[in-house]
Amino acid sequence: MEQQPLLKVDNAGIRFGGLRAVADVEMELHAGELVGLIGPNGAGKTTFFNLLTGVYVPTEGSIFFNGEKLNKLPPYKITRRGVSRTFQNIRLFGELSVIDNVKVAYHSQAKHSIASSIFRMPGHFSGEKEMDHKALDFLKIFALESFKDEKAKNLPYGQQRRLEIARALAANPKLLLLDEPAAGMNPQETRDLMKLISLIRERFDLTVLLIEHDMPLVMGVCERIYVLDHGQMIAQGTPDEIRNNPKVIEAYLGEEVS
Ligand SMILES: Nc1ncnc2c1ncn2[C@@H]1O[C@H](COP(=O)(O)OP(=O)(O)OP(=O)(O)O)[C@@H](O)[C@H]1O
Repeated sequence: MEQQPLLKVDNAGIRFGGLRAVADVEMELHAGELVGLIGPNGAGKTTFFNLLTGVYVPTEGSIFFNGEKLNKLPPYKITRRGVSRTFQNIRLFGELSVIDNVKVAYHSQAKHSIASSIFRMPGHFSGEKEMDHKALDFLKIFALESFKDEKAKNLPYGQQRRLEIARALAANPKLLLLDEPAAGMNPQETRDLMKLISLIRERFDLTVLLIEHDMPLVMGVCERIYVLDHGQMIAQGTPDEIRNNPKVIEAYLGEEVS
């Protein structure tokens, strides 16, 4: 019997007034997959992530995660179920230190209670120490440990992007949604990041869905690819299938699909 998909999107969509920004979308992701989501500008990719994470409630269809319907859950509950994301425009707490940016992600899961935090009881300190250790571990994976006390806003751009992923990982997701994680990075930083994404997928047993504009990059790293165009999923398949799909080539007319 085939395993239940981790994520199942069933005919989902959303209207903004007269605009059907995303319509009739079907998607199935299985545990452990690394999947790309591509499409021309304005195709609806970020809106689709917003549907998956509860920022928007679908006006059509259903989204199931681990068999549970997510449609009307607020974002924080969806995060607790195991869906974490990064944003196209970096959203760090700029004034907080690098390590605190990671710690906020798993504060809700920490063992110590709010009361023990407020009154600084012994439980608080061991909890806090444990959090520091865990946060440092995440920073090490992303080669950010030496910046742990810097304000996040002072990090160079590429490192801020990595910190966003570290923070998303610290929330202990099963599904990690990355919205253009390599945007603004140079080619070397981008290659390193892609290696890192493959590595964390293995190490944390993750399923990853990745929005990316750089076509060779998506083709190189993802096992399967979905293509959105004008809010509709026009194709899905292996990189080779996508590369040779006439609908995809047409959608990208004028852009290079290599
Ligand atoms: N809150 C909203 N209200 C009205 N229209 C919206 C809203 N959010 C998104 N849209 C529209 O939905 C469409 C899809 O936008 P979206 O940002 O999801 O595209 P995208 O594929 O992520 O584009 P890009 O690659 O440029 O980031 C656009 O036409 C956008 O203007």
